[in-house]
Amino acid sequence: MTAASAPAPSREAPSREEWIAKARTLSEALPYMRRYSGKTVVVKYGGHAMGNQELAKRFASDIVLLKQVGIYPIVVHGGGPQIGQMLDRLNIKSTFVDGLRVTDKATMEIAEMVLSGSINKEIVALINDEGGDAIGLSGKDDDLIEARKVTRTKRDPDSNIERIVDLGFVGDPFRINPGLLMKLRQADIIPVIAPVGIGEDGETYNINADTAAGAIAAAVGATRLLLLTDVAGFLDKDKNLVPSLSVEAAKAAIADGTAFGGMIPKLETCIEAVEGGVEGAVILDGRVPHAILLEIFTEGGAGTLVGRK
Ligand SMILES: Nc1ncnc2c1ncn2[C@@H]1O[C@H](COP(=O)(O)OP(=O)(O)O)[C@@H](O)[C@H]1O
Ligand SMILES: CC(=O)N[C@@H](CCC(=O)OP(=O)(O)O)C(=O)O
Repeated sequence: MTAASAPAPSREAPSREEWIAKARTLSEALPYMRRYSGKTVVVKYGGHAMGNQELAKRFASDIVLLKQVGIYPIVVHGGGPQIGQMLDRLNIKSTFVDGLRVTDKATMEIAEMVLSGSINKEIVALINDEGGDAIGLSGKDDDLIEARKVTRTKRDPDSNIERIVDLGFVGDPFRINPGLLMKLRQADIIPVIAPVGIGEDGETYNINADTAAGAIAAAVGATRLLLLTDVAGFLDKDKNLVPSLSVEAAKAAIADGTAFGGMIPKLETCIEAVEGGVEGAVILDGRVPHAILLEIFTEGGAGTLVGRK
């Protein structure tokens, strides 16, 4: 671990108004610190949210801050755009069905290399640089994420016949074995997990990172699931941010097409997490500096909260 040194105190005094605003923010955070102390928060860090170095550093320092105030963070990361860039370089075409990448053998190899390799280690290094103790894992380590092949059906608009779409090595988590995560928690280590699963047949499966994060959040009894992305949250038909959404409204948004593409697995994940016992699942704007702190430690939050009601 590289311990982050505390910034040298600035001798330039802020104005009285700035002091008051800072003090108010800190005192407002206190009840939230108490409320979340000892609780687990699963944070999904999306590939789109990773683009900017400054934001990535802030993300890592927010994760370390959560840990320092007694919250247990678990990071699950994506890397869709980064997998896409590597596939482009290798001239391998990629298609998506309902936000899921159709994954043949070659695509699986690249996806695993990018997710469990470069991206995973980059995030671990960022957190360690900010003074945390992070360790990188793939869902295959200690059989953390056991997965089964996903199939989807699609109605052909011409014939109106429903057809099975084979997505290849796309998996859905069917069992999470959280034993290792519990040991890491006791050792004060922050897990950073790549969304790759292991099948009963020993095959490797590519899992949508939102789906993996939701399954882990439910399995460890997380209080909050935060999905960091590159939009303000869930937007309605008029492109207005929806601050909170019931499970029923989230289901309706998928059914009527208000949610499409990558938003479908996000909402499905929020629904499953909440139905699986997670108190609240939030789709958060990762482009906002310190979005995680705003969500956890302030009244309003910073995205769309999917809750039971
Ligand atoms: N109703 C909606 N509100 C907001 N975004 C939506 C909606 N429906 C579809 N989307 C799309 O979902 C995308 C977020 O999913 P995705 O690209 O998979 O993000 P990430 O890589 O962060 O997981 C948005 O960029 C947007 O294009
Ligand atoms: C099956 C499937 O679609 N897997 C995703 C895994 C990465 C991911 O989900 O990354 P983001 O969160 O950045 O989109 C993929 O191959 O892109």
